[in-house]
Order: sequence, then C-alpha cells, then structure tokens
Amino acid sequence: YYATKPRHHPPGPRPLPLIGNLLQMPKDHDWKVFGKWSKIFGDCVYVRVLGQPIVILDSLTAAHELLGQRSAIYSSRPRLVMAGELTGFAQGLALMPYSPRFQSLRRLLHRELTANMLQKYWRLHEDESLILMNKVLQDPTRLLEYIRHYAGSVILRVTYGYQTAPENDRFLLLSEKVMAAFSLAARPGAWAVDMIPWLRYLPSWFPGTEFKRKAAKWAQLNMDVVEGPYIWAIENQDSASLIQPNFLTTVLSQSPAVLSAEEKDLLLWSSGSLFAGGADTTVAALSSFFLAMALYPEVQATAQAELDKVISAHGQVPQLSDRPSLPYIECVLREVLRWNPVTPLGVAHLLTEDDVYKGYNLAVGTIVMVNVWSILHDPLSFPEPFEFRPERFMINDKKAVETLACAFGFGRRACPGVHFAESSMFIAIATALFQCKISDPVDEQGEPIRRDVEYQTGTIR
Ligand code: HEM
Repeated sequence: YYATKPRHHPPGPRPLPLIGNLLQMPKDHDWKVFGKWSKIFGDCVYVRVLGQPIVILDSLTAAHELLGQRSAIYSSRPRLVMAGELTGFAQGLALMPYSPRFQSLRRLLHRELTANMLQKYWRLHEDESLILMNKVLQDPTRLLEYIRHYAGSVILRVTYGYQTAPENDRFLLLSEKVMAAFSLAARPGAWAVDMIPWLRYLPSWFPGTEFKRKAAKWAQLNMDVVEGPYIWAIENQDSASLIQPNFLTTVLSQSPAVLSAEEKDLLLWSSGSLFAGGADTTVAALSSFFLAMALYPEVQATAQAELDKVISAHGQVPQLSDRPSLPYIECVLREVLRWNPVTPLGVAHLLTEDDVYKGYNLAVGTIVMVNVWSILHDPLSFPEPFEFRPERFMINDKKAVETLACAFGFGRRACPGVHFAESSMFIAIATALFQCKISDPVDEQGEPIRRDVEYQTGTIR
C-alpha cells in the first residue's frame, strides 16, 4: 500500500503498471472490501482499473460535498458501451449521461412523483397489497414470485393504467427477460467492447463480433418492454380497461393535443424509466422485510401490537392514511432500508470536469461511487449495525433519518421514486403484518428450519 503526495490523486491500494488495480478489485460483495480500504486510506479511496480512475467515497460528508454540493459536475453516468449504448439502456433515465434531455426527463418525473401528487395512487397501493397478501397466504412457498408480481403490478398500474394478469402476465414476463439481459450486458469485464469501444464499428461478419448479434437481440427486447405498455396505454386511452388515474394519462392531459416527436420520446422513456427503476428495487427491499421478520419475531410482535391498536380504532385493513399513527412500523421500514441496503454501492456517478478535493486532484472522467453499505453499518452512527433494531430510528430520529437518505442516492441523480417506493413498501409491510405471522418454515416436528441466507452481489442486491 502507498499514500500519494497531496496535489496528486487520493490514496489507495498500490497499482500495477498498465492494469492498475485490476487484480485487487473484488469479484463479489465489493462493499466489504471497499470498506476495509477506507479504514486504511480514508473516506476518499482512489483506484485505477485499466486506465479508468475510480474514487470510492466512504463518508456522508464526502458524498454530500462532492455529489451534493458540486452536483453540477458529478451527475453524469459512466459509459457502458454494451449495456448502455448497444442495447439501448442508456436511453432510459438511470444510465443516461447528464444532458439537456436528462434534465427534461427528471423535471417531468419530479412533477408527478412528489409526495402530494402520489396521494392519488394510495388506493391502488392498498388494493395491490391486499392482492399480494391473499396470494401469499394461499401459498407462502411462492413468496418471492408474488413480491415480484406485486412490485411490477403497482408500477404498471401507476405508470400506464395497465392491470396485470394474475399469472404469466405478458409485460411482466417481458420485463423479467429484459432485466436478465441487462444483468448479462452490464457484467463488468465480460465484453471486450467496453474496454475497446471502437470494436463496435467492426462489421458483423468480422470474427469476434458475436457481441453485436446479442446486443441487437437485447436492444429489440429493451424496445419491446419500453414500447409495449406505452402503446397499449395510448390505444386504450378512452376505454374502460385503462385504470385511472395513471402517470401517462395525467401527463398527456396536461400536454398539447399534438405532441412533437421530442415530447413523445420523453414520455415514452420517462414511463419506461419508472418501470425499470421501480420494480427490482422494491422486490429487494420487501424481501429484506420478510427475512427480518422471520429472524426477529420480537420486532414483529411489537409492530403487530401497534397495528392492532390503530386498526381496532377503525376496524378496517391498514391504509396509507394510518401511516402517521404507526411510528414503529415507519421505523421497521427505515431499518429494512438500512440493514440490507438495496443498492450497497449506490449507482455510480461520473465526474465531467477536473476537480480538487482536500488537496487531491480528481480528473474529468473519474467514476465516483459511494459505499452506502458501509455508511449505514458504521457503529458510531448505528450501534450494533448488523442487528435489526427499528428502535434506533425512534431514539435518535433526526441524524439517523438524515443518514438513511443515502440509500436513495445523491444530488441531481438521487432516486426520483423515493416517495413512491416508501408508500408502496409501507402499505405492503403493514398489510403483511396485519394478515399473517411471518416465521421460518417448520419441519414435521414443528421445529423451525433455519437456512443460511446470503445476499446476491450486484448493483441491486
Ligand atoms: C426501496 C426502493 C428504492 C431504492 C432503495 C432506490 C434507490 C435508488 C438509487 C440509489 C438510485 C441512484 C441514485 C444516484 O445515482 O445517486 C436510484 C435511481 C433511480 N430510481 Fe430508485 N430506488 C427505489 C425505488 C424506486 C422506485 C419505486 C422508482 C420509480 C417509481 C425508482 C425510480 C428511479 C429512477 C428512474 C432512477 C434513475 C435516476 C437518475 O439516474 O437520474 N426508484 N434509485
């Protein structure tokens, strides 16, 4: 290991000539290895992989100072030739470079995704939560599949007014295929074209260009999932099969009668971005909730006691309007997001101008990541960080809640779906606690069957 002189780039593990830190980069659970590096080098660690500079931030202060206060130059995304450009995913918001089109898309989404605007969808979240729990009660072994269906259904209803089929829904099946294709396309180091971008210009008959065939197939799938529900919603605008209200018709009703090609493109991709951003993240978070309840029965009992009190007052199933009266369940939701953060390394940002931080030079083109997992498991902020303890948010509310906001990212790229995600998770959690007891499965003697649980590695766990 070495530490660089001030005025150079920040310190980090010693690189090798040409390949830099390639061999030291972790293959999985990167956040743990990066957390160890920050203990040695501080909260701004520098690595270089095949010439690509990467900085890993490991404190809220550093993340806010750079991605927040200097967000004008820290808000682009790294270039992914295979997953972003050739397959078309970079046309959606999450991978889009910082540009005027990005700003228009963000503005459009922001307007419709404020906590106030989202109240009109409360009923829909409540309905879908009941559908979810009825299915789970009939067959708990299909829990994960039903959670996926819930997350996908909510987002398709809110975005396009489309009601999913109970099984084998065409758009949900398609979106699963697209997400699987995206995971393969985004695998670090898997595609030569990510390291040597000009390979994309070789003709398709050239040996070694099979990636072009795959990219074309995945680009088609990507367009199918973005256009399919959009076209369905436009065609059904006046028919009873379209659930109202929904994002698309709300925006259309405020737009000029005839949309320009640019406006159409914006609408198509803003709806597609909602669909892509919302589904997998919610699945990951809700899975963490069910796991926590099975592992911490006392937390579950406390939450259910709180719920019983509130529900016996109005005698109905839980509703989103009950949220302010359920502070402990609010803390369960927060602890789910902290305990197993959905995106442990956030989503990478890209620096678009040279910068200087704490006397260190950061060059244009540097990829900046934040170790969200490490920040949310810092024992100084969250004592006994690996324990699931919702109470921590009740005692030390303000600071803990402010820190938790990093689970939704930073600056101009911070998650635009945060309020949506919270409503959708809160009501699913409250309905699950109301309708069932969550525990490990039991064997024939009634003894719990405990299994080791290991979270998948990747951008979304
Ligand atoms: C528990 C649930 C969720 C978590 C933890 C989460 C977290 C995140 C994070 C960390 C980012 C990247 C922020 C950054 O680059 O600094 C992000 C981006 C994004 N999220 Fe979420 N999200 C969740 C749910 C949702 C939902 C429900 C929607 C849609 C309704 C959504 C839509 C998006 C979009 C469109 C982006 C891309 C924003 C951009 O690149 O400018 N997310 N989310």
